[in-house]
Amino acid sequence: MAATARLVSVLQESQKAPRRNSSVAVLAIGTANPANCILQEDYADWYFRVTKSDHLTALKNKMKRICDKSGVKKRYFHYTEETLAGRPELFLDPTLPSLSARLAISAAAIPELAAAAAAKAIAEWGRPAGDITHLVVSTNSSAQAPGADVRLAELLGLRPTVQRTLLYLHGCFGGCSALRLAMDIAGSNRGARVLVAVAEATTVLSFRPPVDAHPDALVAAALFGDGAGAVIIGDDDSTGTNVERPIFYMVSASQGTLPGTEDTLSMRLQEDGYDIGISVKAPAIVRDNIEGCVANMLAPLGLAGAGWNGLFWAVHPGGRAILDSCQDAFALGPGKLAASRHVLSEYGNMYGATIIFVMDEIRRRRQQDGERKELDGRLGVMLGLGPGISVETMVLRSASGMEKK
Ligand SMILES: CCCCCCCCCCCCCCCCCC(=O)SCCNC(=O)CCNC(=O)[C@H](O)C(C)(C)COP(=O)(O)OP(=O)(O)OC[C@H]1O[C@@H](n2cnc3c(N)ncnc32)[C@H](O)[C@@H]1OP(=O)(O)O
Repeated sequence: MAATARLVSVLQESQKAPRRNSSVAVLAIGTANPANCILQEDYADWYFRVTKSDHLTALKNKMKRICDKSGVKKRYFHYTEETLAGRPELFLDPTLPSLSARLAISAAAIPELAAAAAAKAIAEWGRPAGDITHLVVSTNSSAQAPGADVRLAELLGLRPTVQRTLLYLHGCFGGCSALRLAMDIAGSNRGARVLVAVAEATTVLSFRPPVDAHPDALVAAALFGDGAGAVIIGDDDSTGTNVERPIFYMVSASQGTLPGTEDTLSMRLQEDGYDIGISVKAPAIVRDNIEGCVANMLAPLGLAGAGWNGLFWAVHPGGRAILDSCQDAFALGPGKLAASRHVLSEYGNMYGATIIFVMDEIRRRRQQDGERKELDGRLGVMLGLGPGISVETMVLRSASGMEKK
């Protein structure tokens, strides 16, 4: 069957013969960032000046080369020079213990950042916060109980019986994991309204001076930023109101792992914050393996080989080279990853929160441009990558009429 015909049939299937979760939909999206914004063109100078490392000229030049190639224009950070002042353990001297101080800062920051994004999602949703039945929070920036979920529920005025789940340390695919979990909750609890909040201020746990011995930490310092994304998810069939407007239906989700890649991407919480590992081989490993992995994951839906270019793509922008690898591996046409590249450019990699920004950007582009081709995007693949190397996919179907909103 020709690729386009095959895709038409998959799309029709997903509309007329709903699978278990096919009426579960994203009903609202909100995002937020801290106020401190640094332009990427200024970052190497800023970073080396603030960490009193200007004498490391070779390393600074390398940082400039990485920033130039990063595809990032600007990023937002919880830290400012003012908040760092007088705290040498946070940015000057990695031999000083700093974990408790870092965790105390992020414990206060994460619920506030999550609440800023969630408040926007709730406002767009149009129903009272008290109608939220389940809360799924994901972060890489905290390690305590009671956690950010409890404080977030308080800040938003959620009902005291809201059912909370907190995901820690899922790396860059934490947003996809949270969305997968929320899809399952909404699909198995009629009338459930699940608020997903993914908040990341991971730079709080990772900021430290540059050292020759750890060039991949330069890559992390050049790519990552802070932000939060929130999504409300519910079963479209069970809505008793007409205020809810589905944006994307969540058709199916799956998770896989690229074998033999345990050491390719890593994060380990230690006395001075996160120890980060980003192998220089990561982009090539993704290029060589991702298509086969995703094809296997989507085969039960009949999507594999249906023509990757007929789908819309929401790929986690782990780094510019990771996006290039995905573009090559799926032989995607120019522009297919435009939303991911835009988010990388405007915000950097915000870990798990990033995928929600990408989803929001795709929605924004559709509202502006409409569907240029019938199939350029009724069905799409959300793709998250992170330590493991773990691969999360979710098949999305854009709600008809969403573009006219
Ligand atoms: C206000 C407070 C501010 C706080 C900021 C603090 C920020 C800290 C944030 C930490 C966050 C924690 C991250 C945790 C990571 C978790 C794991 C992930 O999922 S990660 C997600 C997955 N993300 C990824 O895997 C990143 C994917 N990589 C990329 O996107 C690109 O490779 C690139 C943009 C980094 C460079 O562009 P590309 O076209 O490749 O350009 P070139 O070939 O020309 O190379 C330029 C230079 O870069 C070098 N170099 C490159 N890679 C590495 C490396 N790994 N290792 C070492 N070096 C590396 C390369 O050798 C060359 O050096 P030189 O010869 O000039 O001396």
